[in-house]
Amino acid sequence: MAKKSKVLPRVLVVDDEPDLADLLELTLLKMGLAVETANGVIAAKALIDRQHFDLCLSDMRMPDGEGLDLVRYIQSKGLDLPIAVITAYGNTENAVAALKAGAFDYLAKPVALEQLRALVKSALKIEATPAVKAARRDRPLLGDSPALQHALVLIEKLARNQAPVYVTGESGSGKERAARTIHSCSSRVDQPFIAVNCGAIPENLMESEFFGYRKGAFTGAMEDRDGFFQAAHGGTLFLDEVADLPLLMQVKLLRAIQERKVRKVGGVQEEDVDVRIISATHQNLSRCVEAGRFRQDLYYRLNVIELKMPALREMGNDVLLIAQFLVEDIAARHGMPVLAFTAAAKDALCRYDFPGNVRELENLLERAMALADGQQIDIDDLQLQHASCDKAEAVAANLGDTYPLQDYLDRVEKAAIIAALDKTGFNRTQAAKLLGVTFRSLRYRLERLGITQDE
Ligand SMILES: Nc1ncnc2c1ncn2[C@@H]1O[C@H](COP(=O)(O)OP(=O)(O)OP(=O)(O)O)[C@@H](O)[C@H]1O
Repeated sequence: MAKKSKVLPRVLVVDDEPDLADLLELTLLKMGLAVETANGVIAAKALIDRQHFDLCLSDMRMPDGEGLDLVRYIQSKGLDLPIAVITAYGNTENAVAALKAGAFDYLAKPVALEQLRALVKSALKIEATPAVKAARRDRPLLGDSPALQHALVLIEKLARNQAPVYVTGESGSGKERAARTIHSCSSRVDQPFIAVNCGAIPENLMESEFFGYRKGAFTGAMEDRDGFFQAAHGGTLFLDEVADLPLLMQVKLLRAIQERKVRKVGGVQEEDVDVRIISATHQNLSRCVEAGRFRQDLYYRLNVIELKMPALREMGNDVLLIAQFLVEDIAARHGMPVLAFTAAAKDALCRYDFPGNVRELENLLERAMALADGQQIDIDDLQLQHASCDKAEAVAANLGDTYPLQDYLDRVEKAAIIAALDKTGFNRTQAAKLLGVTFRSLRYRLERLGITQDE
């Protein structure tokens, strides 16, 4: 097998769905990569036998076999070829099986292009330049709507004090961006901003991740290590998805915040830490307190001042302003021309309800820029129809935690009803038909869930 190519990195895309294969190919080509496609496992194996590739992206289920076969084939041949698989939405079992078999990573459908790029960059070790990274990190919060301006006024005030801030808002509505803005406008700007996704840390590692550990504290602790608190000393610690912290960790966190001291795992001495805490969650934290899943004393500590980030659908024409900014940003990043929107595309953007907020808008525009073949982005390029067909998936992806079950089910029900009302122009008779429930039942549900025409 040939050595790694010194020319363009070569990617093999294996997919029997022409639309997805085209989208992947276009995206990769625009990243400056060489792309070959195969429409199934047999064709892919034949190509791998003949040519050198630097990365393989394979769909999981194809008529002539499974992506998993390909993962095993590559492993059995001992090839230096990272492979990532694309799984159906929610099919984590498949993803885990692929990872266990030696896959490098996986993507869930619908494929988010930003995630795809990140995966490809990391597989091929293509790094964004520090300047590009900094520019992305320091992006401003855009919007002229009263809802966003209200949030910006509060952010400015919060930047002048040290109070703990609790940021609420739907997924993708800019909670982390708001926390970064508070930090970068504050006196702590020259100190670190450390963002922690509390839901992503395994429970048994939490204490050492937050507070650090001493050499020898446990097997594998080869040297002293700082935790998030020490890393954020002098700066800001952003606790994202704080509702996901287990109760035991909540006690320890409360103590660290109150005492402004932490002790490393396996250590004796306490260390002073000076951090500003900003926390966020898209869950209803006071409900978590009621349900006994979140400590009330910690809730009061964190929720000194609440900053609510508006959903994109509450921001009126800001969607167009942000879309324009994003199109320019995407064009600059990929060396593409800036495309304008047709009137129909603008209209559709203003009418769409964006359950995934600005993050969804970003993904949608990445896709639209890859698909548009003229000088303009048209309504078809936005694939909003497709987006709303996949609404259940998109909504499910943004519904947050599955417990408490009743809250989760209410959110699912609400999202399905709003989608049906949207489709039928708030005609409740037609919406009830679409949902397969009686008119009376729909009316009852509208009342129970507090759905009004404004929504
Ligand atoms: N008003 C805005 N103007 C420009 N970009 C925005 C705005 N709001 C959000 N974004 C962008 O949308 C993306 C998602 O934002 P962010 O990660 O801050 O959301 P989040 O609410 O923290 O999401 P999650 O709940 O999933 O953690 C980021 O790239 C952010 O820069």
